[in-house]
Amino acid sequence: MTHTTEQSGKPDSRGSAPVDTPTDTPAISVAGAYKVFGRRPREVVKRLRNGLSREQLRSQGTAAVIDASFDVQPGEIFVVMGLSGSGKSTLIRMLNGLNDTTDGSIKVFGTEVVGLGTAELRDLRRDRMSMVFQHFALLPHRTVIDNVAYGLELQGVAPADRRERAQHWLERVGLSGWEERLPGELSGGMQQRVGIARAFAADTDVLLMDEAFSALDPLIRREMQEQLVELQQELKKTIVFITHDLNEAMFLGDRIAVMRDGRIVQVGTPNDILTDPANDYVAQFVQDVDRARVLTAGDVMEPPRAVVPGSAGPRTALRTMRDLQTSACFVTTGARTLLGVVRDKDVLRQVREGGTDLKDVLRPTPSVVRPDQVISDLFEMAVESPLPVAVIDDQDRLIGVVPRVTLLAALTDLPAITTEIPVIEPLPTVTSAMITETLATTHLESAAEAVAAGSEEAL
Ligand SMILES: Nc1ncnc2c1ncn2[C@@H]1O[C@H](COP(=O)(O)OP(=O)(O)OP(=O)(O)O)[C@@H](O)[C@H]1O
Repeated sequence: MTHTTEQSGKPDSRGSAPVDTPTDTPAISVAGAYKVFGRRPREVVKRLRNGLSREQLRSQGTAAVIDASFDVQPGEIFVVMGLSGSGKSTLIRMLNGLNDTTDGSIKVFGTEVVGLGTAELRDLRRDRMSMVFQHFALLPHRTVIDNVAYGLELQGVAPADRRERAQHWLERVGLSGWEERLPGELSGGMQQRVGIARAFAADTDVLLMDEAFSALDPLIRREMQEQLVELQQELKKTIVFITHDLNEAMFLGDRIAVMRDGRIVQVGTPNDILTDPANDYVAQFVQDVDRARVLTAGDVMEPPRAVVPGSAGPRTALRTMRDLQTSACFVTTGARTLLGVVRDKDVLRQVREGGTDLKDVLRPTPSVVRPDQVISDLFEMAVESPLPVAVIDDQDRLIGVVPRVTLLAALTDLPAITTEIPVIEPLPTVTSAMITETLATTHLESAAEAVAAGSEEAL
């Protein structure tokens, strides 16, 4: 498991374009970056490198960002998370030059940002990186639509065109009809939508969002998070999002960097951070996370055990259920495509009546999900169905099951997720003695079944 700056290779749970194509130039590449506020910042960096701590150097300056290294891939939502004062804002402002970098390198699509002059930085912010601020940073005397069009105006877009584009974005964020109002006439949530519309209208490759939703009340905040994910999927922007809210980080982030006292202590997917924290600090940090909204069926699924191929016949199905002590099993094609389930009672009856085609007693699979479904969506299904939830891939192949016990274990503390959990199958509704007797007293339906049945029954 990675605690590093590398991509983890986890499939993007929201189904957007894969972000881990290592051959691509990263959208942002940060290497050994430091930011020290104070009179002799370079001296402080030198001493930090020599092993002195941030605290020991406090009188000489504040080391806000210490030796940060990470890459952000194009199309990725990269979240920087940490407590107040951990250096998040300083770091994001270094990316677009609002804070200069004391030492190290910051590249945006391969171009070094450290050392750029004021005019070049202005161009970078205008053309490549928009920023959404916590407190909106709208121009109070300009109308809403002029605020949204502001970035385009700076880019030299013609008035009619920028108005049209601004209008489009106001519609997207649900603010049609508010174009001619002043920001002060809008609620906080609406002002933040204006800020987001402005950032998207500027159509830059990268969006920097510094606690962009923190001033919003919880319901609107949730709505904005969902809208951001939706927009990102559609537009494939690269987004660096700062938050101190764990659930927000877990919901939004393809990957998350956790900062503590100026240092990045772990970079990983939400699942990495949750299930394999790099140290006690991260573990404590994530203990309150709503796991059900982070972990997916693919994260917690077990190999399916009660499975028979449809061609195998009822006797094999019955024997499988008897041996696994379960009342039902999944039926698949030879290529593992899920066909449905069979129940012990039905198959027992079929065998007694001399039936040979398992498909005659096939029932639809009660609960089927894709691996990227978050487990909060699985609880209702798990309660309604005695069978484990079936997990199928995009070719409808059965790739795993999520039994109820696994779901519950996934919600509890960290070790439960990574240790072996017994798969509890739905309890049989007929006894194994009945099955054994039925198998012994009925005829084998085919030579293939006879071989499969083994010597005990074949003789
Ligand atoms: N302009 C500045 N001059 C001096 N010190 C600063 C400056 N800006 C930030 N700092 C210090 O740098 C450290 C990191 O601050 P920063 O604002 O980056 O943290 P943060 O994680 O974004 O916190 P918050 O969530 O409270 O904004 C803090 O100790 C802060 O006091």
